[in-house]
Amino acid sequence: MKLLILDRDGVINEDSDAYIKTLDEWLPIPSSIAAIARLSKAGWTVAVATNQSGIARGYYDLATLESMHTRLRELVAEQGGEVGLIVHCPHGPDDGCECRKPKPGMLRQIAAHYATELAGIWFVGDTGGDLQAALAVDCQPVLVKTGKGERTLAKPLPPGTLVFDDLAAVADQLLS
Ligand SMILES: O=P(O)(O)OC[C@@H](O)[C@H]1O[C@@H](OP(=O)(O)O)[C@@H](O)[C@@H](O)[C@@H]1O
Ligand SMILES: [Mg+2]
Ligand SMILES: [Zn+2]
Repeated sequence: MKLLILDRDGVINEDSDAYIKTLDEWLPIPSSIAAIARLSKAGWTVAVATNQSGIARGYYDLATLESMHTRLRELVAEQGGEVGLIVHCPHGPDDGCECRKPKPGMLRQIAAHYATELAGIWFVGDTGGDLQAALAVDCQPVLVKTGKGERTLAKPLPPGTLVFDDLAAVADQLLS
């Protein structure tokens, strides 16, 4: 199956060092919304794997997080596309969970949901943790320069990482 897995903050929507704590702070990157719609209309399944330690930190609750994902689904649907499974890690860095990136638990959860293998599947993120999670399960690490991507690019990248300006450029490549 044509499966693409995305990080959320910094790839689909703007990120903030102060976390994305409210629906109003969730600012979609317009070209990313369009890219998801283009891909899904072309037969791609677009899933999302996102760390949301803000929940563990008490910055926002699950209902607020879900309101952001409802908005994401609405915006993509307005362009005729759809978003697949969205999985999040609600835990904090010290919780020792298996789902917080750079651990690959969320990627494995997505693969199990779609009964597919992960090898070679593109995982698009903006941080080193995203790239490490991809490598842990033989996904193709893909870095975009949006969000924290420029900061990530300033440090050595894992060998084989693909780099694109943004998710729109990733979609252009996959749809070419
Ligand atoms: O990029 P994704 O995985 O979708 O989500 C990242 C967010 O959960 C937040 O992750 C935090 O990292 P810590 O969780 O505090 O290490 C910080 O980087 C925040 O700036 C960022 O908004
Ligand atoms: Mg991110
Ligand atoms: Zn977790």
